[in-house]
Amino acid sequence: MTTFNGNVTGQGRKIAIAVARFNSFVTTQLLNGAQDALVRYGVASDDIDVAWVPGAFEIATIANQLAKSGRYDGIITLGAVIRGETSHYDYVCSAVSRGVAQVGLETSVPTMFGVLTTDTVDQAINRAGVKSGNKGADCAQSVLEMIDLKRQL
Ligand SMILES: Nc1c(NC[C@H](O)[C@H](O)[C@H](O)CO)[nH]c(=O)[nH]c1=O
Ligand SMILES: CC(=O)[C@@H](O)COP(=O)(O)O
Repeated sequence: MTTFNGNVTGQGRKIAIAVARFNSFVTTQLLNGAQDALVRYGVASDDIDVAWVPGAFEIATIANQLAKSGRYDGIITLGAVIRGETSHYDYVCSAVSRGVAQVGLETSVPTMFGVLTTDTVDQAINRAGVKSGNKGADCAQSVLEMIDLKRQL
C-alpha cells in the first residue's frame, strides 16, 4: 500500500491570491496572514501575486483567469461574506463557493477557498488573525501541501 502526503514546501512555487475588497478591514488581515505564511514556508515574495476584486462574488472569475494563465502553481482566494438583513448573503456564498470549487476541478490548479462566511463581524475578525486563527494562513499551508501532493501522484 502506498500512502501519499503533501509536503508543505514553498521553494520555487508561484502563488496567486485573489482577494475581495469588500470588508477590507477583515480581508486585508487574511491577505497578511497568507503572505506571511507563504514566505515563512519558503515562497519568494516576488513569486506571490495579488489580484484585488470588488467583492466575493467576483473572486471565482479572476481565480479562473489566474489558474488558466499557466503562471501559477496554486491559487488562494480570500474574502469575507458577512450576513446582512436580506438573502443576498446566501446567493453570494453559494456563488463564490461553487465558483472557486469549479476553478480547481476544471483547471487542476490547486485553488484554496479562503472566503469567510459568517453571521457576525466578530466571527469574521476572529478568523482573520484573532481568537480563531487566520484563514489566510491556513490556505497558504494547504495550497503548498496540495501542490506537492499533485506532483507526487
Ligand atoms: N455583502 C458582501 C458582498 N457583496 C458584494 C458582492 O460580493 C459583489 O461584489 C456585488 O454583488 C457586485 O457583483 N461581498 C463580500 O465580499 N462580502 C459581503 O459581505
Ligand atoms: C453578504 C451581503 O451581501 C450582505 O452583507 C448585504 O447586506 P444586506 O443583506 O443587509 O443588503
